[in-house]
Amino acid sequence: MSDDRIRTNGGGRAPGTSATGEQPQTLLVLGAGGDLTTRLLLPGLGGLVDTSSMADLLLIGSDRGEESDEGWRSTVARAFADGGAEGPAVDTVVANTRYITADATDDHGLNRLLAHCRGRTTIYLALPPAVMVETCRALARTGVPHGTRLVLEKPFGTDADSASALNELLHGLVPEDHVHRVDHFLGMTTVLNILGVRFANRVVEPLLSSEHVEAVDITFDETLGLEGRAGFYDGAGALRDMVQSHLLQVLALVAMSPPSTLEGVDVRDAKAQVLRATRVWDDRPDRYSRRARYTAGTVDGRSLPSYTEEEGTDPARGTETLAEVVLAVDTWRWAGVPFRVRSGKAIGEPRQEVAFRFRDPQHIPAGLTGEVIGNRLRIGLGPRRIEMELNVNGPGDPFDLSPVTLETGFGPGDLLEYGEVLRGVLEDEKPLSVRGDMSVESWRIIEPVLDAWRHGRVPLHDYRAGSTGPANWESWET
Ligand SMILES: O=C1O[C@H](COP(=O)(O)O)[C@@H](O)[C@H](O)[C@H]1O
Repeated sequence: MSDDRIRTNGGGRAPGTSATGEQPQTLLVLGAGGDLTTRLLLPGLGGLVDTSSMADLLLIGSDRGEESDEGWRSTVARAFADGGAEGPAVDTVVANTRYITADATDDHGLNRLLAHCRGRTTIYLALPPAVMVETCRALARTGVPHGTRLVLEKPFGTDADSASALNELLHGLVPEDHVHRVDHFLGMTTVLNILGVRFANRVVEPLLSSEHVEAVDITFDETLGLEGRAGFYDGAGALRDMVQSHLLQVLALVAMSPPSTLEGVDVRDAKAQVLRATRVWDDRPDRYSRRARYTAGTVDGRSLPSYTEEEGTDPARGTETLAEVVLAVDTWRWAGVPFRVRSGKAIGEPRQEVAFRFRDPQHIPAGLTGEVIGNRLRIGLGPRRIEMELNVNGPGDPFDLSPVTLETGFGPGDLLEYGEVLRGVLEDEKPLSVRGDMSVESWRIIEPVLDAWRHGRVPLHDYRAGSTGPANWESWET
């Protein structure tokens, strides 16, 4: 098995061996003082160090702000504990970690940082977009140790052109194979489960095509509102924040042709083919996209102010907190099937799933009575569950149909999402990150929508926080 094959749960390494054979390695986190590092990255890393006995990992945190080694060590220890990690490997990594105050956009600061790295070096850029580009430029000037892996958080560029320019900059630094564009959805067991459900079930995969499927709904709604993230979110909105990145990656997994292996090259080629074939339905973003923004309301018993009253938002920007777009995937398998992609914040009773809506049966024998529902296969993206909605002869009259749902849940993965992502990075599992061409394609897909919205061709509606969206939105007619 080569290095970059997706490993499913339970594929942990034998205790005592390191992630990359016996080679020591350094993980240098730039942006160590940020929320992403403390809230997501470190708890995920702790679990990975624990399950993989990765005691030889040298973790270096760096940011512009002053911090002592001691202070950083307790931050790391706390975050590892939050992620449920404990044991000798965890203790060793905590004891050896250090913090270096440096400005990574500055050559001197970078050289100082790189001088502390040993073995195979992975530089994780947990930085805001503008700083990230400046840091890549600085890295291009200073150069990086041979074999360095670069890890970049989203957003990767702000449009297709800037994503291409960033790719070019990175390719001047390290080969594409050594670049990991992080999409934490690709570390979610629920998302990876799409592979198992699709490709290990004879009763599923042959049915997933335009012959049997009428529509595919990819939905990731959240009860969460802005929650203090105006600085990032107000300049992004739901379409860029969720659809351009995560949900198009999910769409690619859902629609790709079966790859012959789970090697990075096979999975990524199959996904890239889908993205290249994807466009807004009927090429009409004004007709097949919608946007809305929440007003004050109650979600899960919490009162949320209206989005525009959240601190740091600029109402004039017209940032949407709910985005929907209907996409076409022009391949033999999916031509004519609408993919309705949606993500919203502050939504009551949110759905997080991929739902395949099947066509009606060609013929129902006369004599079977009752309502026939369209079959649906739902694969949960948040809650870990799979549901199949079927028609059966119900109780009572044996010829009367009733709908039933076959449902099963499954437990969490061994690692938190960021643990899985970091494992992908440290073990070079390519399918768990986004290839450069895919990120450009994803921007290309949504640019017509952004353009239509920018020019006011699609109205910005309101919905009450805690509702399911604007009251006047009806089902898509495609
Ligand atoms: O990347 C993001 O994802 C989260 C949703 O993912 P989750 O794993 O935290 O459930 C979303 O809330 C956030 O706005 C977005 O930037």
